[in-house]
Formats: sequence, structure tokens, C-alpha cells
Amino acid sequence: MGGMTSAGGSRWAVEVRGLGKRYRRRWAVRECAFRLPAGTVCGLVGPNGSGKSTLLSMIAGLVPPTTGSVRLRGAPAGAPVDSAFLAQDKPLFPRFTVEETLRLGEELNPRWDQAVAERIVRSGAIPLHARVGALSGGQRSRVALALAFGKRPGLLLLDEPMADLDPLAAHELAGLLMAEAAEQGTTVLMSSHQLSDVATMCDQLVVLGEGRVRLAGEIDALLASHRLVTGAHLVEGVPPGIARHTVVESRTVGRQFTALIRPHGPVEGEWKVAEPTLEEVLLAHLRSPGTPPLLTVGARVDAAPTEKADAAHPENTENTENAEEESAI
Ligand SMILES: Nc1ncnc2c1ncn2[C@@H]1O[C@H](COP(=O)(O)OP(=O)(O)OP(=O)(O)O)[C@@H](O)[C@H]1O
Repeated sequence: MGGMTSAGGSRWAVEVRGLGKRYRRRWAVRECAFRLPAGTVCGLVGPNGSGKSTLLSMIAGLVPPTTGSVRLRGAPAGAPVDSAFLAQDKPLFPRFTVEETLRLGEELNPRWDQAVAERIVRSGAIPLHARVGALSGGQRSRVALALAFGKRPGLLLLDEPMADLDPLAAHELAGLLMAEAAEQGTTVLMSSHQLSDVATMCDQLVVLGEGRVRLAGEIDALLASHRLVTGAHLVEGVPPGIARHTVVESRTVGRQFTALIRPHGPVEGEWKVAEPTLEEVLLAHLRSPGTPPLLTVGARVDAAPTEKADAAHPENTENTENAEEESAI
């Protein structure tokens, strides 16, 4: 992705710069800056309370940022965009029938695709005449997904879409999301706590920790910039040959030393060195929130000044330990 430029803007579905949200004294999202190529499926991962829903709501234009800006498809910040947001609580009118709910979707959306919406509802065996308030949680999720997909949006923002779906429904949704991205060029940004869903569905990743971006970019490139190192080690602590790399996490059990590192050059010594799985990289980063952030070249935005950022909130800038890691990926 090294040759990418932001020329033409529209190759980036989402660009956020200096994005922050403060609720009273507490920052839910801080200094987020990354971009997401159009037509990709991106997983948004992070511990509870790390700011995923807040970030999605700001990108959806539902929550005004305290600092920074969101740009969608190269359009000026704040311009109306063709996106659909499926919130975690999936708000629907309980007194409407499923059919009435879809009709409302049709009336509100000029590009409405009734066939897609109906297919999603029918494959869950949900009767069109059923009242939404009488459906199970998973069935309501399916209706909400039908509404989101029926809009045929360019950008689909999903907050834990799989959370209450049964395994078959989740599998079907995964197929649908990937097909939409491939066939319609839809960009999908979805938060999830299911690392295996992220591994099977997503080609991009954004990891949040305490409201900040910890990892962002193409999953292949992120994996390629990490190594899992194992071997025998007789004394406590990280061996000097390993400590010269960025050590995300290390542990010694008995005589067995294991570390997830970002190598800066060859790993010397009698170590077994392998490329980690996505799950290994994610878990290590979730357990080690102090690791410097890593953004691939494709995910980085220039450090352009943001609208209302740092001048009004000088406490935003103090954090040198959060300096981004230099990398050639
Ligand atoms: N409307 C609000 N008013 C005050 N604080 C809020 C509000 N919404 C979110 N927060 C706070 O912002 C932080 C981030 O919350 P957010 O819901 O964005 O996290 P999340 O990563 O989506 O969490 P989860 O995985 O539990 O869904 C939390 O500390 C939360 O308490």
C-alpha cells in the first residue's frame, strides 16, 4: 500500500483527523487519526469503554466531535453522506410490523433495495406481519440489518452487529457483508468483540485503547510487522537480543520464553520466529495498552492541523509515550 496517495480523496471512505470526544471531564475518544480505503471491511476492536461506539457515532454524524474532523469519501467535513449506522441498541419502532418498518425504509431512502431487505428478513424466517416489539433480540437485529442493507449505503457503520445473532445467522451475515463489499463496493466499519469474526471478515483493522488508536491498517501488513518469538531462556526478564526490538508482550513459563515483538531488523539468536495470528496480535495489544501505536502507511493521515484541536485543549498534546512507532509497512 506504500504507493497510495490521498489524491482524489474518494479512494478513502473515511478519514479522521485529531478526532476527540469529551463527556464532561472525561475523553471517550482522543486524538484519533486514521483513514480507511473505500470498498474494504474494517474491524473496530477494543476493550469495553475504549470508545468504539463513540467513534462510530461521530463518523455517522450523530455525535458532534469535541475536536478534529471526519471526512467521508473526500467530501468536506459535515457534508451529507451516503452512510447507514446500525447502533448497538438497534432502535426500531416496536409497534410497527416488519413490513411497515421496511416500507418506512423505502420511503426515507431513494436508493432503497426492497429485494435485499426482504431477503435478509425472510432468511431469518421472520413473518412480515409480525410486530417488531414481539420479536426476539436476534430477530430485531436482523430487521435492523435489513434496514441498513436496504439503504444500499456506500458506508455501513455497524456497532457489534453479531452480538445477539445465533451462529448460523452470524455466518450468513458475514457472507452478506463480504459480498456487499466485493460487489457493491460498500465500505464496512464494524465493531466486534469476536476476534474470530474480525479474522474471517475483515481486511482492515482499527484497535482502540482508552479512546486512542493503538493499531490501524491492512491486517496483512500489521501481521507482517509482528513476530512471535519462542525459545528456552534461563533467567528472568527479556533477553537483550530481543529487547532491542519493540516488545509488545513477553512471558516466561518455566524455561520457555515467549514474546510478541515488532522486529527492527533480524532476530538474532536461537529463537523460533513465526508470524503471529491476528488473534495473537490482538490479545497481546489488548493486554499491553502501553505499547506504542502502529499505523500502516495506508492508514496514516498527514499530521495536518485540525479544526479545533489542540489549541483549545493543550492537554491533548502532552503524551510523548504515545508517539507513533516508525515503520516501513
Ligand atoms: N453519552 C455519554 N455520556 C457520558 N459518557 C459517555 C457517553 N457515551 C459514552 N460515554 C463514555 O465514553 C467512554 C467510551 O464509551 P463507548 O460506548 O464509546 O465505548 P465502547 O468501546 O463502545 O464500549 P463497549 O465495548 O462496552 O460497547 C466510556 O467511558 C463511556 O462511559
